[in-house]
Amino acid sequence: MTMSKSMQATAHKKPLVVIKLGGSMLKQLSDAFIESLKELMESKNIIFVHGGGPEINEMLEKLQIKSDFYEGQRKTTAEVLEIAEMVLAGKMNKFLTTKLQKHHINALGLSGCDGQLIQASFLNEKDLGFVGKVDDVNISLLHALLDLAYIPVVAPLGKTNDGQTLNINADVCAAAIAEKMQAEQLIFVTNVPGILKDGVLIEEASENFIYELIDKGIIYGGMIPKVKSALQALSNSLKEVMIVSGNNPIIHNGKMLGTKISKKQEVVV
Ligand SMILES: Nc1ncnc2c1ncn2[C@@H]1O[C@H](COP(=O)(O)OP(=O)(O)O)[C@@H](O)[C@H]1O
Ligand SMILES: CC(=O)N[C@@H](CCC(=O)OP(=O)(O)O)C(=O)O
Repeated sequence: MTMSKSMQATAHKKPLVVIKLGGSMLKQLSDAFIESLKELMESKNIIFVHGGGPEINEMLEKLQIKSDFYEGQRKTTAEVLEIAEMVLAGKMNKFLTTKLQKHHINALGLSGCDGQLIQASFLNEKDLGFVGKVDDVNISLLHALLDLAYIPVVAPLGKTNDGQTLNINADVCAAAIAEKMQAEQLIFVTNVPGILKDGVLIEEASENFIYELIDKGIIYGGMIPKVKSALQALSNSLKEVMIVSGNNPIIHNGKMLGTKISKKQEVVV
């Protein structure tokens, strides 16, 4: 795909949005959804981070390797890590870049292990094994790609100082990239319309309310890393995190539907 010099020059001037595409819906992403992303790209720079949890589960099952989760994070043995890396950096990363390219999006796939993109350390080696938290992000690399009019598509892995690869939850990875890149917005695209309580969508959720929902068990499993990393990433530049469904176009009748997470105290149920 060719890009004019003027398009390249303006790439870094657009506000940045980080979009995390969950493994829960990656395989079902509709053409309409991707076309709606293209519309968003007219006014925003976008970095994609993708998951692949269900695909990792499927591969582990085929190989009869057991794996458990703790608060939405996969307990990762050396054996599980090998499969996670294969599925995330190989299968899912190439699946998504191919799909985006089919829609003429100039996608460039890489994992957090490439170009020292994600510098990581063990989150909790004793209980979780080879699971990482993000210490730093090579933002120069991401800026360089955006300036060249590439759309980065990141698989959630990282490397320690010693060169050990770690499995990083994709929500955690996306939030860290959004924070370090001073993105304007972070969007988690998943298989539910947002945070639900008794089947009803919560349109806006503050920090206190989210912790209350976790305590009551209303937020559980894969929703936990989303909300926790969202709260951690919110800052003066990143004012809003959205959790949205991948089943509808990202902007619906001019509006983004889902749960908005902010640091504000008020709650709208
Ligand atoms: N309060 C909640 N509202 C909606 N979904 C929730 C809630 N608590 C837990 N979940 C679970 O979180 C899942 C989304 O997280 P996850 O399965 O990790 O998806 P993804 O692969 O998109 O990150 C939902 O499908 C649902 O099962
Ligand atoms: C440590 C950890 O939990 N890693 C995740 C990485 C993939 C992921 O987060 O995928 P989803 O977004 O589809 O959940 C895992 O192994 O499943």
